[in-house]
Amino acid sequence: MSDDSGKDEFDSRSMRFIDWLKRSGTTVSSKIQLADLRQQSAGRGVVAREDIEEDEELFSVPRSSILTVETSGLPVAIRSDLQDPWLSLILAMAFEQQRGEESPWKPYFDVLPATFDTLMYWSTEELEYLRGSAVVGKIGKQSADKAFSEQLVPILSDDDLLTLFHKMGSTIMAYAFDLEDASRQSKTEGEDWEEDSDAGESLPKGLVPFADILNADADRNNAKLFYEDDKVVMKTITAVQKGEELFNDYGSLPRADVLRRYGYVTDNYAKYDVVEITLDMVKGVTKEHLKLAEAGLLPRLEYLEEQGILEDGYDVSRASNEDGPLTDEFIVLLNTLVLPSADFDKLKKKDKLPKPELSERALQLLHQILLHRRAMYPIDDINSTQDPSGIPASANGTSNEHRRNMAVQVIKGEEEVLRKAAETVQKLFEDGNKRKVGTFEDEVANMHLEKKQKT
Ligand SMILES: C[S@@+](CC[C@H](N)C(=O)[O-])C[C@H]1O[C@@H](n2cnc3c(N)ncnc32)[C@H](O)[C@@H]1O
Repeated sequence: MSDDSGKDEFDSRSMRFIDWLKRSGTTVSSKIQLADLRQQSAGRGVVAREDIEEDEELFSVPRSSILTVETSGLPVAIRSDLQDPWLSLILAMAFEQQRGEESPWKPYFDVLPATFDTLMYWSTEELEYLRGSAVVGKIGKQSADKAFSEQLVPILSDDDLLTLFHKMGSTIMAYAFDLEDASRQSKTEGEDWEEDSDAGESLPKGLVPFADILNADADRNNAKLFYEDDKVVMKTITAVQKGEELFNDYGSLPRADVLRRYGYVTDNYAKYDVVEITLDMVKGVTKEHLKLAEAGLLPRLEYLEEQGILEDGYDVSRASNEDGPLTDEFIVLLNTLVLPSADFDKLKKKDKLPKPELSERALQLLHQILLHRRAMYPIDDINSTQDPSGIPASANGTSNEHRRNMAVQVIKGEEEVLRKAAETVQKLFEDGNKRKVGTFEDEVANMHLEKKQKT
């Protein structure tokens, strides 16, 4: 996301925005100020001018200044046709943006980004840099295009609006808040509330001016938004020293999702990196490994479905994760798939599941799954500390170097997650004095070589 305006224009937009905020009833502590952080590639941010204590109010925004479907000027007849909170807010924003000077939010729109580095805006060539990562399947450009064309364009009857809808949709992704009411927030407090949670999906969304100027840092979160009846209040959750930046919490997101939603990547989200293994891949590798036909797997899959173990995909996370690299559900799935038939029948009769500790057979299957998953990344020299994408920079001059570097960080992170998981498997074999499995790196290299020879 970027704002390439000159320093004077950038500062004058910031000043007009602050004036507008204050005129509209926002109160701002004298201990903070808006800062130009473009040198750190972080756009605008908020910085402490003085030391601030924990639990101090930084600013409060009246609910009337929050841009929502209801506060916007979007005619009631139009908005009542749309149930989806995303689509409704996109339409409300597009409507206000089109009003130009007439919109009460004009000074706010002027500090919102004009361009994006979120994955929605990457060319097909740039997305190649992320080949192997499950994030490519989560961008949702086609489904967004379909929803915009079918549901929004007919309302405003103008095809050119598609670009504007994408811009608004991407702004929501990186800037909007799920708007809780005061009683709801106190109820969910301490329940590990995440913006992306299922409950959050159904909450109304809104743009909260100023609260969305705060950047995020996985290790230095020091501020949080609190919802009151008639206003929202940003407060410190730790003491902050003069000169330090104020950071909101964007959630425990893997770097692939930080890139998808926010268009940037930093190392301190590396701890949340994951690699998704689809159920389809588990089925495919199991059939190959156990020399089974689909019908042979079916009874077990049906049983696991009944037991609530079956998911579309399973995340492998960093081995350093408190819970280890694999979820209990994934371990139970693997243990069940490799059980000898008689043992599976016995277990099923007792309505039980295997323990979430990998059996030797499950370890062997897992090793194969990790190899297959690793082979999905286009990495020739997996020991290289350089660029793992295998794709030359600016292959045809249309790719963006900055985007490529971000993709490289994501792919290297995911490759590391897989390697660490494979090392854990190896260690479990050794601890149990079991037969050693091959070295992961060598096997992946062989797999790539075989693939190359075939093509
Ligand atoms: C909610 S906005 C924060 C305000 C934003 N900096 C601006 O100038 O409008 C989220 C966007 O800020 C940027 N951002 C947030 N945290 C960042 C960080 N730690 N480093 C770099 N950019 C960051 C990303 O572009 C992200 O999409």
